[in-house]
Amino acid sequence: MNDQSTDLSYDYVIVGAGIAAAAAVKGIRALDETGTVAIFGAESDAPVYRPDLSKTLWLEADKELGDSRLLDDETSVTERYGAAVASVAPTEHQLSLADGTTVGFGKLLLATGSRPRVGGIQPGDRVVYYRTAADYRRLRELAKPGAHIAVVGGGYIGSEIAAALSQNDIRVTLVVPDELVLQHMLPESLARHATEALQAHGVTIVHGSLDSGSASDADVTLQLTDGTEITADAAVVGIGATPETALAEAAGIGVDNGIVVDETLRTGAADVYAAGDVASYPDALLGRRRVEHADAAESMGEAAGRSMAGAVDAYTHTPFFWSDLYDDGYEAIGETSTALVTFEDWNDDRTAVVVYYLTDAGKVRGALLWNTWDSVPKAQAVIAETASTPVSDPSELKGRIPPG
Ligand SMILES: NC(=O)c1ccc[n+]([C@@H]2O[C@H](COP(=O)([O-])OP(=O)(O)OC[C@H]3O[C@@H](n4cnc5c(N)ncnc54)[C@H](O)[C@@H]3O)[C@@H](O)[C@H]2O)c1
Repeated sequence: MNDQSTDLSYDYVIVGAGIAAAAAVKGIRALDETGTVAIFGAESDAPVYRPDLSKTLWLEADKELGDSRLLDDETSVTERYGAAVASVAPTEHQLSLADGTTVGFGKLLLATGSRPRVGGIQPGDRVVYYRTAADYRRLRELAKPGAHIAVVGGGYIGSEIAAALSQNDIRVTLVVPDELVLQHMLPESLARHATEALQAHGVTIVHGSLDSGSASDADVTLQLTDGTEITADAAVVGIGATPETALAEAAGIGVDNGIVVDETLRTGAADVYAAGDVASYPDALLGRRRVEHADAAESMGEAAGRSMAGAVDAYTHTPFFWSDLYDDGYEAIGETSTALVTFEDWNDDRTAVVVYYLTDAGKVRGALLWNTWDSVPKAQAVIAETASTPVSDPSELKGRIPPG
């Protein structure tokens, strides 16, 4: 604990107010019921379950933003939102807020997440780089029935928001740089299916890359690199994210595509931990990585909280995420990139498929379960098994995870 004179002091301080932060509270409280805990978040909202912002909040009429809050009042935590941390001094065990307040800590968690990559057009009243609860509220105001909204990016945000808006009486134009949506994540047959599902729900797909754009009080105009111009009432942009590492870098904490942590989620600085989108951690099967999905934030946040409260367990959770697109849903385990070899194992009536992602050496690094439920542990097992006993031909994987 710091012995300097600070304005405030807590046993545990969490910087950032996302899913990892809320989960860390759970991890701390599992082992330490009485230690003082404070969260400082730059956003003005308490942690919310972000997947709801692009999915259920648009699809379930009776669901409200408040239902997505993650911390309940029982956790005895000091919560300060709209309170950005300006600097961290690890050796002194203290940090400073943007308003000059100094805060001492015993253990510190950097759960600063990632921020949307900005490109081509500046965020503004009608241009939403979609990530936070505030972005959800903003888009709700813009998404009046009959409005025309341009969505830029064919990744997770682009596909999910285009689907959500198209189910809320919004005319959607989706700008996708590739031939298909989710082209780098799904094998061609599924990426084509996802693209056609969006089109079948009225989404107009325009192939191109955002180059520049401008917004007025009334509308937004986007210019694509091939000269195409799109005018809409508003734009939502999802062109990737960047880890929020500036605080750690300025504090001299090791950063290499994320804040570098060991298997117990400790950084190189004593008593400082990192978790969630911002953390680069060693995965025993897949190698060092950074994962930008809610499940990783949740599981890593909780593990970091436990570590901070004295546990010495290694973090061994295989990465996982899920998404929905109209009547279809998928779960992904491990590494799911079409840069790997893919092998599709369809069920007989072609309603469900398991896609394996493997190396040339026959090791499965990931599996995608498309309309295939309750099989996540089996997929984790195949990844672990083939790490030591590779398959000599991908077809040997047929039936390893029974679809349907
Ligand atoms: N289901 C989920 O787990 C889920 C859902 C939503 C968001 N997220 C996370 O949120 C973060 C942000 O999502 P995202 O969709 O922005 O990132 P992403 O990386 O999933 O997709 C970015 C997309 O933008 C495209 N793109 C890049 N530059 C472009 C340009 N100039 N013009 C048009 N398209 C361009 C890319 O080709 C890619 O298709 C990611 O970390 C993602 O993993 C996850």
